[in-house]
Amino acid sequence: MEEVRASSAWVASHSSHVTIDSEGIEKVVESVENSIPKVEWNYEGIHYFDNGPLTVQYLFVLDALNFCFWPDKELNYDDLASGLKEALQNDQTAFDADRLQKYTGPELRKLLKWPRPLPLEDERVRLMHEVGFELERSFGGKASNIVESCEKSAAKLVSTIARHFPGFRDHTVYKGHQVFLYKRAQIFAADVWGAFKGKGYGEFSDVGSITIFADYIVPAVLQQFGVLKYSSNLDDIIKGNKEIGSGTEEEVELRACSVYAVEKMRDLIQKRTGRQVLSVELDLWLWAYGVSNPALQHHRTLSIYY
Ligand SMILES: Nc1nc2c(c(CN[C@H]3C=C[C@H](O)[C@@H]3O)cn2[C@@H]2O[C@H](COP(=O)(O)O)[C@@H](O)[C@H]2O)c(=O)[nH]1
Repeated sequence: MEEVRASSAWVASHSSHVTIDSEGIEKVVESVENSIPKVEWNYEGIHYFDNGPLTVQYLFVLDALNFCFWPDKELNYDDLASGLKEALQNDQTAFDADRLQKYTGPELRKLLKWPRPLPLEDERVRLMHEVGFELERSFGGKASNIVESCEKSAAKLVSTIARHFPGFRDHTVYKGHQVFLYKRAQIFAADVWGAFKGKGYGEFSDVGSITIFADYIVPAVLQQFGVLKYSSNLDDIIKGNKEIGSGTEEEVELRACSVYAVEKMRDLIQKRTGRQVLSVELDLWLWAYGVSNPALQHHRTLSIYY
């Protein structure tokens, strides 16, 4: 997404709490350029897949709820993905547009077999309602119709989703400059591409236009790799497990500098090896590495965007 790249670059050239270390980028690129670690989409074997439109519906509901697991120590992305998969296997109408508009918090908890309130539970059900309402109003109730309306363009899919679904409209203003990150809209496009292995609903002519997904895991991995440098104040906040406000300079710099740093890594790999590597491939490697390390200290922001 051009606006994500351009606005992340702007943040990176005006940031102070987070900076990008070009030597760190060189070191990481040197260590992987001959063999970018290939992580399979769904390497955990936790996603619903039936090669049809219901899989797209599943992925859209998944990515509508794919945010902010950290407040509950036991909860992580896998619980959401596998919980929604089981719910759909038990009842194929579970994610019909009219059903999505009616879920309550306790019903979502039951669907996921979660024994206590989910973090930001009221927001999660509000976002389910929003998805059901807009799918019904504009897309015949089917997320597969959004994908089909985008003529195999991932960028068009992301902008269509951001236009129709406020919950996916992940943008902010940083030092008077609008910054687009669109994490859940972009990861939905990448999940469709990954699940369908670039075919059928997953066939996109511009999958290279998708950037990494600015969540809370990848920034922490990039810092561990020496690609991102934190101010001592920010370092203390993260090490002290203190919360960082949504939309603060620190939060935006953590996310946008991550996007920009990986684009720089991509350019350097291309320059040194001539290989076109996708941001989505680098993202999956970085993310999988991060979640495999439970001791990883990441920033903690209460957000519905990631
Ligand atoms: N950048 C990036 N962020 C990602 C993912 C994924 C899952 N990708 C699926 C696609 C293929 C794979 O097989 C995975 O199954 C989740 N997240 C984010 O991480 C956080 C969850 O962390 P924790 O609380 O520890 O579970 C939360 O913000 C969530 O939104 C990704 O791929 N890239």
